[in-house]
Order: sequence, then structure tokens, then C-alpha cells
Amino acid sequence: MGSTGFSWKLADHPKLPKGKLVAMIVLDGWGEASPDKFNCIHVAETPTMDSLKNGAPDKWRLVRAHGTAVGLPTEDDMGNSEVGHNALGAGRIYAQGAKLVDAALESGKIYEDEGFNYIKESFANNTLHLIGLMSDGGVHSRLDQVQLLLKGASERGAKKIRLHVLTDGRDVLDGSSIGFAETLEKELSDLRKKGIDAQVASGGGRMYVTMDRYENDWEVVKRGWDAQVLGEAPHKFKNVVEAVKTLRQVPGSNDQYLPPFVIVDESGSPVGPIVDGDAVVTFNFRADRMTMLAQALEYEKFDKFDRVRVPKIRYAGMLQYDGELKLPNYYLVSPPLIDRTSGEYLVHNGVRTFACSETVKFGHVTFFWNGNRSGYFNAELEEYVEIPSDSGITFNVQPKMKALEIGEKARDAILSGRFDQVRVNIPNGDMVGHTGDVEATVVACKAADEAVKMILDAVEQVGGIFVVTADHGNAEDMVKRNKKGEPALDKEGNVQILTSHTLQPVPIAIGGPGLAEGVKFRKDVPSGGLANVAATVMNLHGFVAPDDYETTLIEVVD
Ligand SMILES: O=C(O)[C@@H](CO)OP(=O)(O)O
Ligand SMILES: [Mn+2]
Ligand SMILES: [Mn+2]
Repeated sequence: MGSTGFSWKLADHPKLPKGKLVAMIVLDGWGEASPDKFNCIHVAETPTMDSLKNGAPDKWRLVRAHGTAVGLPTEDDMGNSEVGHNALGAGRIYAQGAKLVDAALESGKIYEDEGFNYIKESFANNTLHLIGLMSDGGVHSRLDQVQLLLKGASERGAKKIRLHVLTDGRDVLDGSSIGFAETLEKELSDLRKKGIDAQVASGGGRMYVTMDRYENDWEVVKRGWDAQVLGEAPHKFKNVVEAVKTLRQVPGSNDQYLPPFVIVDESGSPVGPIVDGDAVVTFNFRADRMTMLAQALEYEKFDKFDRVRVPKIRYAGMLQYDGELKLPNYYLVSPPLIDRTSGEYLVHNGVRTFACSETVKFGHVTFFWNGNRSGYFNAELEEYVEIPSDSGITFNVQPKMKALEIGEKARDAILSGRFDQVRVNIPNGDMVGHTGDVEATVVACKAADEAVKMILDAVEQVGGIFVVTADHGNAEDMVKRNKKGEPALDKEGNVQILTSHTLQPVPIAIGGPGLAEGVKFRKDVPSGGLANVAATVMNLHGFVAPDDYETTLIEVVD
């Protein structure tokens, strides 16, 4: 014990042994919903997950993965990977970005802190640029927060404001970008009536422009840079509503993948390239899809693509996206300070850890799992393996993704005897679910199930334990529903495909030959959520979780 009384040492579990291999499998976007043809998990052949559900009733249950259970503002907020993996890894519920920004805007504190005062310096003589996802999905950003920020900044001296918007269609229905563009245009025209020169300057679909993650494809960020900073894009329009409406008419187009565009004035010049002296705010609160742009905006040394022109700007993130890297240096709202995660505790207690996923989810089982922290706690005890994802495709084209490769890596890590915890994220249900392609999502779910089987077989061979769960729903419900739960029809009488996550709970199953006799899920944590998983996993490693962790889901009955 240190002088403060704090210790990384975890108490021994009174009944459970140490030294058993624990495989921790997170199926991304795998919720539980009633069987129906839009439930791709139900439609797919998933014998392994089915056997867990039907095999041992006291070793399978549901946990909450959305809303307040994962630190989001309301029960109407669907879960997402960031908050889901934060909760799984940290074992406690933290008020998350969406909620922290709401509070800072509500109290006005956002305008008093260092970040806003820093960008404010540019207001008198230069432009304020706001870059981010135009959506009310609440996963990466929310338009109502942007509206409040516009109001707040203009009341505090911003005279010229330019927005660089990314269309969504992934956290919200495809096609909803038109409505958001109209709302924003109305807001900006009201500002213009008050004498503020406020306009949208550029845009593009989030998956094709700017919002790549984990360095899967820097071209995505470059396309955004060219439009936002240089004012160059293949498509030019007079305003954002015209842009979105026109680009959506191209056959096969959708909000997620709209090409980059710039808004031009009467003379054909871009209305808002970013130039020396300007202020820039990236208004997404979630980190993973903003850090690449943040690097391009902030780093003097940068070799990921040719920036051509690097304006000297005052840049602030809505949040700081990476606390270790201090990226960006200035931010409007402080991020949740997630400390003492289960990963850090376990490493301090000698648990050797292997974590793996493919690029598009790699940071989920490492960065998010470890409380938004990059890198190892102890490089001697940990190994993180990233399998390169395909880039430049939508995943309905390759619905199996790298599931089997992840399964193989996990299997090899388990059989090597070098690790006590082998943790993976299997992305298929989520990544293919987001494409809205129901048939491909069925294939995706089958592939995910096969990867689980591969890992469970290895657990069996070494006498280990498994925990299989998910971070939030997605593939289990691919259609928008009315209040009665039936598919909701649009004006033309068509069902509306749901590309987003859901509000559904997710399964958690435990088992394996190493699971001690008498271990089962407690009945007295009926509203358990993802944050209860960390204490559970610590128990399975033979430890008792710290007192302030959400309680364990298991008990040992003699
Ligand atoms: O793709 C993403 O960025 C989100 C949806 O916006 O999905 P997930 O939370 O599963 O990463
Ligand atoms: Mn996810
Ligand atoms: Mn997702």
C-alpha cells in the first residue's frame, strides 16, 4: 500500500482459482431481439451462439448496453462501441462525451474555459470553422449541440462562421441528411439576418470523407482536407441542401458515402477554405473518427498525405480525443477521466493479456477498453495484434471480413500458453449491419459465429474459461419500427432499413472446462449492464474487483 492507501493489488477471490485462461469475446453490434426476418442473427446459422443461449440457462443472460447504463444522456440513446467498450473495460459508468457536452452547454461553462477563449481570439478578424458529423444520432455528435454552439459563438463575437459538414446515414436513417441540411440552412439564414456571415462551406459522406479511424485509409481524411482547408472538391454547389439533394440522386449513392463537395459563391470561388488566423472546432465528441483529422490540423510534422497548404490556425476539439497524446491540445469540454481500468489492474496483478481485432475495431479492444488510452500498460505482459482491414470497400462486399483471421490469432494465442486473457472484438454484425444490406449481414453473423467457435474450441483444449458478450445491438434489428414494433413504412409504403445501432440488450455467456463448479449468474442483478462485466472477468481470473466497480454478475454456489 502506498502512502495514499491506494493499491493496485487485487484481493484474492475466496472461491475462484487463478491461472485459468479467460477468452473475452466481444461481438460488435450483436443484440438480442425477437425472431423476425429483419433479425439477421436469427436468420443466420449461428449454432455456436445458439448453443450458448440454449445450453445452460444460468450461464447466459442479457445485459443493458444503451442509455444511462453506459453513461449516455437518456434511455433513448442507442449504445455504441466507444461507450460500450469503455464500460466493459472500466467496470464503472462514466458520464460520456454526449452528456458532458450537454452539461457544459447548459451551464455555459463551455464558454468560460480555456479552449473557447483560445479560439475566440480569432473571432474579431477571422473565420470560425466548425467541422463534424451532421446528425442527431448522438454517437459522434448531435446537431442540437452544434446549434447551441453557433448561437453561443455568435453571441460572443464570431462574425464569420463556416461549417464543414459530414453526412451520416449510419447512426440515423439513410436520406435523413436532407432534413438535417435544411435545419442547418434555416439556422444559418437566421444568423445571417442578424448580420453574421454564416454558411456551410463544404461537405461529404462520413465514410468517404474525413471520418476514417485507426488509420485504415488516410485518403478519406485527405478528401476532407482538400475540401475543408484547400476549398477543392470534384463537386461544387450553391448551398448544402442543393448539394445533398443532387448528390443523392446519383444511382447507388447514400449519405454515408457522398462524395466531397464545396460551396461556391457567384464567381465560383469556394466560400470557406481554412486560412491563416482562422479558428477551427471539430465538433464531434467521440474520438476514434476524429483523431486522424486532428493530427492533420495540429501536427507540424505530418507525412500521411500532402497537405499542400498548412494554415496557422487556432484549433480546438469538442473534447480532447486522446489524453496520452494530448490531442488536440485545446478542447472545449474535458473528456471523461476514466482511470483504474480492469486491464490496468489485471496487468498489475500479473495477468498476461493478448488483444486482437482487425483495423476497423482494433482501437475498440485496446484504446476504448483501456479507458481511451493508447499503448500498453506493461509491454512485457501484453501483446496487441491488429489484422489489417480491407479498405476502400463497403463491408457488405466482404461480409466475412477478417473474422476467421481474428479467430485464428486468438486460437494461437490461447494454445501458446503465453497469455491469461485473450480478448477479441469480432466486427461483422456491426460493420456489415451498418451497410443496411440484410443478406450480407446474415452472412456476416454466420462468419462471426464461426470465429466464436474457433475460439471456444481452443478454450476447450486448454481447459480455459470463456466470456462471450457484445458492445451494443445492430444486426439483430435492421428495420425501423413503429410503436407496435412492426416495420414502419415510408410514404411510398416501403420498409425503412435501419443502418444504425439499436436500444436492445446484448447477451453474455460464460462457460468452458475451466469454469469452477457452482459458478452461475446471480439473480439479484436484473438490470445489470456492460459495466458489470469487468468485475465478473476479474472474478474469473481469481480476483475480487475494487469496491467502486459495478458489482459482479456471478456467484459461486457450493
Ligand atoms: O462506425 C461508427 O463510428 C459507429 C457508428 O457511428 O459504430 P461503432 O460504435 O460500432 O464503432
Ligand atoms: Mn460497436
Ligand atoms: Mn457500429
